[in-house]
Amino acid sequence: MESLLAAAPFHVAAFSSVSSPSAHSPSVLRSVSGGRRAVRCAAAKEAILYALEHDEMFNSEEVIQWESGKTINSIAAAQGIRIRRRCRPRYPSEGSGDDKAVPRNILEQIVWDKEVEVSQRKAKKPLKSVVESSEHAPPARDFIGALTAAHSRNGVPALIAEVKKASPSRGVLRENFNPVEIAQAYEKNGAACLSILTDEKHFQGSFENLETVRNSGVQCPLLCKEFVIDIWQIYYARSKGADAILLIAAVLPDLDMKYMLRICKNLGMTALIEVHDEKELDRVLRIDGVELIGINNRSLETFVVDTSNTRMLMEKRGDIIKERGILVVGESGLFTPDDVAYVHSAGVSAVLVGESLIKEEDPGQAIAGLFGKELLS
Ligand SMILES: O=P(O)(O)OC[C@@H](O)[C@@H](O)c1c[nH]c2ccccc12
Repeated sequence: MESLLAAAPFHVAAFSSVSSPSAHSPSVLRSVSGGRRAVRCAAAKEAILYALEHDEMFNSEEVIQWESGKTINSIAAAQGIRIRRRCRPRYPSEGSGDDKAVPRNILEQIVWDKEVEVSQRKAKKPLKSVVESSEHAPPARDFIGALTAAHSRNGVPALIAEVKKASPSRGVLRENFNPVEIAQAYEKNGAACLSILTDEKHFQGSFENLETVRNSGVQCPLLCKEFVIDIWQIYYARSKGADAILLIAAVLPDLDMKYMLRICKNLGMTALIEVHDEKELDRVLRIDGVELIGINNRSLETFVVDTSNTRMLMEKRGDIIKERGILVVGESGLFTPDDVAYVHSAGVSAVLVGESLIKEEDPGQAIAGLFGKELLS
């Protein structure tokens, strides 16, 4: 075992590239990178052997799972996470998985589809090669800096304008969809940052859209709007030019969140951590190094949209958020200047808007309509 671990330069390099391990790092990560500590259980050994053979790197919850013998779903459920992983068999001892399971809601369906998609993408482009590609990408731009500057320049929340063709709740939002034209129109009309949907199956987005917008000369920092379940996706987003990435608290257990946050920092990227309810917000507020939180007014489980969600959560936790210097983004369901003023008065510094802009004939001009005034770039 020791010699196998010692013969794994990629894993050692990949782990050490996530800066030095902190007290939070799972012990197997330390075992792998240090090659000294004994791996505690047979399943962990088997998983490591498998990973070495298949040139893979671990996600932190997986490591805990192997060490403790608990499933990722029971770890997540103990943290109040309702979304289950399908947990397809990855390693020989994991059995056959439950192929008859039915997703409980749309977010769970998306996550299950994402597990399949990511494993197929990884098979084509292993983590090692995506990490290398990310090292060749131009440096990440300052997402939070762009939001703060736009907020103080305009006196209204900074705009993250979303390049979104379709959604599971609304269907196709725009037939005539040219991501570069839309991105340029948003930028010209004062958007501080852009959000590019990359999920293909449910949002008709793509990583190609992200890449072409990045290469089109658009200067605004770009958020990769993805359902992240695996660190592979973060490196891939960076390799395609993303400056920030969405991490959804309803999907990611605490340890994954912490580990992914560190990977983002290491890559110079901003993590927008999305919450929908008080329990998720409290979990996220217990994590060190969180700088940007999005409060989604739409439940990704039921699609119900309620802008008072932002106000309610800010009333409850606004003080600690302010104290910590965390910036808040009000997300979803914003259609009028009154909606924007409502979430602004609740304490948000930025808003994330898709539908109300993208459905308009001229999405650029729609920005002045949404804010009740032209925004300065
Ligand atoms: O189109 P709207 O209602 O303006 O919403 C934009 C954005 O907030 C929404 O697309 C969104 C928020 N969080 C997400 C997570 C995944 C996919 C999409 C989303």
